[in-house]
Amino acid sequence: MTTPNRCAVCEVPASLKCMACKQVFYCGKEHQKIHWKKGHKAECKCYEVVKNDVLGRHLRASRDIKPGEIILRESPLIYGPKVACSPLCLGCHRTLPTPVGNNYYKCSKCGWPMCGTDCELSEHHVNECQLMESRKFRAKIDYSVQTGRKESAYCVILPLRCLLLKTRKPLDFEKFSELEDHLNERKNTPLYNVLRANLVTFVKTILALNESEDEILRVAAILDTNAFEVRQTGESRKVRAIYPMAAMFSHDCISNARHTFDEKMNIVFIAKTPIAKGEIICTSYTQPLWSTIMRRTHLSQAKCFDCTCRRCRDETELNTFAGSITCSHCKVGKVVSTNPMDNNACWKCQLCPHQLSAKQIHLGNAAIQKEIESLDKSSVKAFEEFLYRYRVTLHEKNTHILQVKYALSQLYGNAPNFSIHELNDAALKRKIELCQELLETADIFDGGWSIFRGNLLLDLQEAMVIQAKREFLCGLLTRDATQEKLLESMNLLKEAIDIMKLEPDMKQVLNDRTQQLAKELEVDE
Ligand SMILES: C[S@@+](CC[C@H](N)C(=O)[O-])C[C@H]1O[C@@H](n2cnc3c(N)ncnc32)[C@H](O)[C@@H]1O
Repeated sequence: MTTPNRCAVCEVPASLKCMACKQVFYCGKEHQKIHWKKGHKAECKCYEVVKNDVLGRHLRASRDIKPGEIILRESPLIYGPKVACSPLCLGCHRTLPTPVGNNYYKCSKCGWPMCGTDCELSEHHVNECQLMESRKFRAKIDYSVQTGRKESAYCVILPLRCLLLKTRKPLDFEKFSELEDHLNERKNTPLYNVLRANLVTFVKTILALNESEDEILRVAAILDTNAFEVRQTGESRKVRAIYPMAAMFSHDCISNARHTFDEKMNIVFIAKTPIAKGEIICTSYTQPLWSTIMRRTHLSQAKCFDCTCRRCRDETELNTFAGSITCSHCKVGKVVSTNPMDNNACWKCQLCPHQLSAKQIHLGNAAIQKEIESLDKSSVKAFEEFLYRYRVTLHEKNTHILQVKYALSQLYGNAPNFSIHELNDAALKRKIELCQELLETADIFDGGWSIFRGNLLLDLQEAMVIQAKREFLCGLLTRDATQEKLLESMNLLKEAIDIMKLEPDMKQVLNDRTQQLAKELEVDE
């Protein structure tokens, strides 16, 4: 670490600042150059934390940032189980495989299920374990009852770990406490009434800690506002974690940055699009295919704010009309909200005088969403039939239609009897069309280096190679035209690799794809 206001090279008092990150000082240009070459180039931050009345603290680009550039890599301050989860080991946090015998191995001191004796001694677990043991508390849940069930008893663990930081690592606790909580907005919500009954009782009555009810609930509120869900599929780990600097990213429904996690559970933020110096660096806390009502409701309930971004303010959702339905009267116009900032505003057809109340729109949306959730998740037929049923009422870029089309783009190529090589020509063509159409939507809602685009590009690329080969074999494509299609597919793959290369679980897939395509191109030469 460099001492502030002292030259990073010779440590004399200094006033010349690195203009990009504004974090390090130099006695003069010479030492700045030396420091840059010695490693500051890699460390130099491309953001600064600033504050305004709408967003609170947020990040702003302190220099131009290129797509794909790493903005931030940060290790977790603390992590632990999600509020409700399948049984996991409190030492290594891996989901526990279904036990061979009657029940899981249990910690000899506190009774929580674990991998075995080694994990009992994990640094994540020892302190909470000692405390629970000293209060004679033993977890009494019978995990053998039902496998695959989510267990809400875990909701007390991460808040307890945060409270224990206070004495174990006071500086970390200070960093944690500086995060936004929205406690007042959360109080008296159903979730906080449950937390008052469970978490507060556990901490104050069972563990006899001195914290006040508000202090305990504030910890839960900080977690709900700031924690990231970390998925390490290869490691079978799904936890929630706090990254204090990553928590400073503000939300925008059209974001310019996204995050992933590396093997060490560091969070890594990447620029999705070019970000000019001075621009806000933002991420999305919601789903891109959701409509404005769905996104704003989620943000208001989960993060306690009303989004006013460009997409939310526009009743046409950037000309996609994602939240609109086709007018049932004139059958042509789109019915849009008269005020997208107000969920209670009425909806009007853009072409005829037809109107609907907010309640009618909300009930209609809820019924359709319920219908989607009830579809057989592995059935191409069920999803195609849904599209057919709603072909008149819902237009092609309506949120429900987009969600179903995305599901179909995944099912073609992966569902039982629909693996990519089993697809007949029509199904293959359908998969390609779906991917192309969704890529157009991704460019509007989740463009650049997004995971959404990366996955679609990979799917499209694979289907195009198979289609080109089939068309060549049955004489529909000349050798040159086939070669051209394969090269086009190679370009899609290159873009997908750029986007997905930092995703830990993707390395093998990307390697296999590249080798496979290179082979196809060789054969065809
Ligand atoms: C993870 S924190 C981000 C850091 C926070 N602004 C702070 O000062 O600590 C999430 C909170 O930031 C605020 N926020 C983020 N994006 C916002 C947006 N687009 N509009 C309004 N508030 C936003 C909300 O209060 C939200 O609950």
